[in-house]
Amino acid sequence: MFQSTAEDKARACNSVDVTSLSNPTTGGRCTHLDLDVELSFNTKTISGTATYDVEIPKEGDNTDNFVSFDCKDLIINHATVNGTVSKFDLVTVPNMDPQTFGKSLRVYLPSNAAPLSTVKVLIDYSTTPQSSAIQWLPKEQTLGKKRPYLFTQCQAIHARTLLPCQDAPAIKVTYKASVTTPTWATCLMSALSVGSPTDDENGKSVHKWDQPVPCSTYLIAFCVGDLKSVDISDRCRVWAEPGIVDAVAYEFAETEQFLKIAEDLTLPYQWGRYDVVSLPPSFPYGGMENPCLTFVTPTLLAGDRSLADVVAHEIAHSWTGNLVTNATWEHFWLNEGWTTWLQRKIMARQKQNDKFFDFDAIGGWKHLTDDVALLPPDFSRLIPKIGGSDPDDAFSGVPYEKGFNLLISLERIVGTPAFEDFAKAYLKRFKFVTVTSQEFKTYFESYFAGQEKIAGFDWERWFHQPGLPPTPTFDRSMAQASEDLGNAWLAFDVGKGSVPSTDISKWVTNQTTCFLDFMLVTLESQGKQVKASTTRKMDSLYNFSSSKNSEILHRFSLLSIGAEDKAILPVVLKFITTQGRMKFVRPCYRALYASKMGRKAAIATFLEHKDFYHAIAQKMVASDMQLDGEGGGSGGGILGGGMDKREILLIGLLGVGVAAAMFWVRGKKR
Ligand SMILES: CC/C=C\C/C=C\C[C@@H](O)/C=C/C=C/C=C\[C@@H](O)CCCC(=O)O
Ligand SMILES: [Zn+2]
Repeated sequence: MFQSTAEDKARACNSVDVTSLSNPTTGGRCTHLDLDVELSFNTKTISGTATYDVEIPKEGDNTDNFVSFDCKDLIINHATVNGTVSKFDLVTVPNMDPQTFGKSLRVYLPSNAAPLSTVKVLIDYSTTPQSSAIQWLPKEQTLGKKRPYLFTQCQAIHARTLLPCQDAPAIKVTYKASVTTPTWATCLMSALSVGSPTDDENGKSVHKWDQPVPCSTYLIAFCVGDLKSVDISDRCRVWAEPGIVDAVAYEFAETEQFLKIAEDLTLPYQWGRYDVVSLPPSFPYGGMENPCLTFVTPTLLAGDRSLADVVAHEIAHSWTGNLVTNATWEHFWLNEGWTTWLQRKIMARQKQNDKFFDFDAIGGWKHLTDDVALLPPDFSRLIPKIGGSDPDDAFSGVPYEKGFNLLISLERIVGTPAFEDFAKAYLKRFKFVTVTSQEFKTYFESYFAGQEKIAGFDWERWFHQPGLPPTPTFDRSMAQASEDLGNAWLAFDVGKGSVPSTDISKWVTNQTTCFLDFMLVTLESQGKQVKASTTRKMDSLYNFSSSKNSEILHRFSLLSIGAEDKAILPVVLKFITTQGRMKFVRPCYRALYASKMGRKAAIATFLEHKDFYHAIAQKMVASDMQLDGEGGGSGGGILGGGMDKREILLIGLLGVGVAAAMFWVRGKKR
């Protein structure tokens, strides 16, 4: 039912993946996984067996006498092939830094493994507490404070720390899983639940899962904790810790409507269920499109459904990303650019307002300009040269927004109805397999063959040129009031006007974020900041510093840090220590670090709270503040900013002071 053709499989595996040590074309290619594991909160390990169906390449191609799996921070106990114990090696591969990519686990094949046959390779293994895919949260870091919790995040190349696997998006596997947990725990996976968990007399339960649609390994996910659910439609359910599950159900009540709109724009939904789990605050992303079970950050819980577009985004991935998948991480824009396009289509239909598409795209363009200014040129290409880097280091708004802009440029050339039909045809053609940028271009050109208007499209520039693409034009009517207010405040700041009187109390979130974005972009382009007296005045009128909306609080924090407004310091320090979403914590730490008032507090706060953050966020923030040597996260590097160990120690001590100040502020607010 979910099968791809032999040519498609071969085509997918032929894309050279510089981030994987697996050997699908010369040794064997995984097609199915049976996972049988037990997880222990005591030892912070997941252990058991991963058994793969492995297809041996055809005669002549099968030049390796082993199957290679990506493997990092795992302990390998033994391996069997077709039930017989097999020799295995863990090999460091030249030019593949084991700190980033791990090692190649080579399981040797018997000499009688026939070309094109399927063998069963079993690997008995255990994760280690270093496995970066898994965040083990102590009970204190949960809302209920009674039970520990764990969640995984495998994109881009962390699945190899959760299980030995061929960790390349082009290699898709179906999977079945049997997971043993303590009986108190609810276990969720990126798959369909099979039956009810069975309990034994030793305080353990076994949970069974089935994922019949072939998935890349970055989409394998677990979430285990004290969880409760609320059904919001026949195929949608939200999960969260009991204390917030009703709020989560309210926030994402539109999920079924988003799904129906998405199906109308694409193909029927292929994954059976669409559930959403709201994770603890250290989850480093807005959302993750794990099949059947989207993971989201609790920073979406604004109380008014205004940030639910992230759920529309993750729903869109059910087609663009999960069904049609980037062949390698260099073609990540095919996942994210298409998903951003589809998300904006869904939201415009949901709001019954086409102008909303352009309004949201204006915000996206701002995101793109911000990121392009920060990135090394190679990473601002639509098809970046990832080389020997961790894909996490290349992650930015570029694949999302440059990708989106490429697609709307094409849409404007061929017209919206034709482009929307093309989108459906593209999804139908590439579902269950993977696609490269070149294959996308070829498919587009053959779909619109003979139409002269597509002839001059500069694919080369879009794909490979660093920096910003041509500036797009969007309908700005929805943004007008926000930009007018931004201009009025900028004029007030330089003494050219009185305090603006616009009433924004009825504005929707996007109007407010557009207003703040407009101020931030304008100031950035002029190399200026507003005065602290201006941000104070704004706060006295709008109460932004106590906003429950993370997108508003984030932008106002950046504006106020730029203004060296000391009153924002405790607010920002609370914001970045109570949630770990990188979209918010990284810019806030960077802005504090660049400010006069906040540099030392930023370093001290990070050093004090670094264990709160997810491993990926720890690494990124440490590198943003050049702390990725001995004082910071897991990456290598130097102690930046010319600081010596005594200075770091002093800042560490300052951390105690910062903590005391925050404690005092929190106490006052209660
Ligand atoms: C060009 C970069 C190449 C590959 C990168 C692939 C994956 C990057 C890795 O860091 C994982 C990203 C996961 C993203 C998940 C969700 C995002 O949509 C969240 C966006 C930011 C947010 O809303 O918090
Ligand atoms: Zn996405």
